[in-house]
Amino acid sequence: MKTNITLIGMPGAGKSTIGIILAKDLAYGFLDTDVLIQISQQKTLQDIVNESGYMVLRDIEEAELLKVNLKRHIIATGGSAVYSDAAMKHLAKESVIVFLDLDLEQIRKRIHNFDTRGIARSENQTIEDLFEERVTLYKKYADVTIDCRELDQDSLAFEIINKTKAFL
Ligand SMILES: Nc1ncnc2c1ncn2[C@@H]1O[C@H](COP(=O)(O)OP(=O)(O)O)[C@@H](O)[C@H]1O
Ligand SMILES: O=C(O)C1=C[C@@H](OP(=O)(O)O)[C@@H](O)[C@H](O)C1
Ligand SMILES: [Mg+2]
Repeated sequence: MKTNITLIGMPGAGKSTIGIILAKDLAYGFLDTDVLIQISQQKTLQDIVNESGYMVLRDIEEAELLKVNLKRHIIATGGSAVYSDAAMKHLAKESVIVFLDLDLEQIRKRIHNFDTRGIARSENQTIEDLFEERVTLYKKYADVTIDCRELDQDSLAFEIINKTKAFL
């Protein structure tokens, strides 16, 4: 049995927003690993990318994820968490991993700050490139995949609770 729910998916899929709703519904704690990184570095994600580059952000993210040791929490990861196999395996020990699957068109509508959101990508990587590169990784680590296209926030939280019940 697992004790946490970890949300993965593209930026804009709803990990942070739905995570807090789930935590309230289930009486779990909530961790947004982006916030954890910003607190530990005392910088925004974008500042880390600007000052040190996106690979350093990915390394910091991996190190923070490997330190996570929680029970009964919803964990909203950053979209780049899946680049670390070690981090994903660590989270999977105590978590049901849920992939919030959203199409590129809707992600584009939700994300207006693609260049300032601290996305861990090389300069010439477009959102399309990222989507293509990552979907395989999200599917690889997911225990449960949720098609988010038609779901408002509350319906999505309800769907996640239903589909993770068997794991918890
Ligand atoms: N199910 C949903 N339907 C419509 N908009 C949503 C939904 N979930 C999140 N959003 C909106 O999408 C944007 C990105 O959500 P966020 O939770 O920050 O995504 P992530 O943490 O996956 O990057 C926010 O403006 C949020 O309000
Ligand atoms: O997809 C990415 O490369 C990233 C997404 C961000 O989180 P969200 O997925 O919550 O936007 C954040 O973790 C980080 O700056 C890298
Ligand atoms: Mg987020």
